[in-house]
Amino acid sequence: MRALVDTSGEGQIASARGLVKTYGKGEAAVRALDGVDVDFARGELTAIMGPSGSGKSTLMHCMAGLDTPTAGTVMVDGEDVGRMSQRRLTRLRRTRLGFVFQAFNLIPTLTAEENITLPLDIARGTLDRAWFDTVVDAVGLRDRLDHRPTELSGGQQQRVACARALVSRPAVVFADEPTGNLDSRSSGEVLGFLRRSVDELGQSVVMVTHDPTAASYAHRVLFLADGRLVGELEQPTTETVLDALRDLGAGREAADHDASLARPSGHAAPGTAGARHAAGPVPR
Ligand SMILES: Nc1ncnc2c1ncn2[C@@H]1O[C@H](COP(=O)(O)OP(=O)(O)OP(=O)(O)O)[C@@H](O)[C@H]1O
Repeated sequence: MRALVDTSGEGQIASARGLVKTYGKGEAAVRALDGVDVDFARGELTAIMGPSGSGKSTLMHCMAGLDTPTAGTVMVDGEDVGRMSQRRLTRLRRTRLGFVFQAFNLIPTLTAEENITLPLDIARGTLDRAWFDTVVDAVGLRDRLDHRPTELSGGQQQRVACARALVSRPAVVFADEPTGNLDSRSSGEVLGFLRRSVDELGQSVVMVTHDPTAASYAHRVLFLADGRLVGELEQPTTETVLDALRDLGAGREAADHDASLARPSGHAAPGTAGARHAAGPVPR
């Protein structure tokens, strides 16, 4: 099994070492990330999967400077995110990162074109017209540029959001459940574009998803459980992702079963460490 961490220090666009994120204090504290070491490869689409509450969004938010880690380091495009002032962090997010969220977050009064160029307008950046045209053609929105969001389908709106994320030619695009609000056809269009943005336009994308079919568009899938990385899959298919998730579930159930045998009856199993058993069996 390939190591989850690229110790050569080359080839990654973003990485974390010893990443810990604890929410709350005392008895109410939740350790959302429990010591994550991870590299996201340059020029790849990486999917992050795992059960609800496993820390996927927290990992993405810490990587993107949207949340502050409790401990550990985060590097993005050669910069130490943890050492940045808020001002530099805001600039990094505006100029070097792209974001796609489940809710399309388009401005209703602006046209598709104005929505796409908005981040550059805010950052007072210069629009690279040739790159804009490349991105617009890649998302297939050429004949929709004058339309406002209400005149576009959900899939078209999310493709506008993808183009907006890419218009500044960011170092990395972070996509959090980008197809969570879409039907399967629109999902396929958005995912196809995200993959093409990597294969044909040389971008790097990190995507959180619950959907094994969405994950199958990735070059690599990372699996989180209980705030830890527990496995990965290269060149995933829907079937191998489902198998890996089943292994994670099986590991969890087996551990819960073992734990419940060891406990006096009537005590609920915590349902935690079991998923770590999946680190070995996750097929690659
Ligand atoms: N702002 C917060 N305050 C307190 N706890 C939080 C906060 N954000 C996340 N958590 C907790 O941290 C853990 C990880 O949450 P996170 O949202 O990262 O999981 P996830 O894998 O993205 O879940 P889902 O698939 O349901 O979106 C959960 O137990 C969650 O309840």
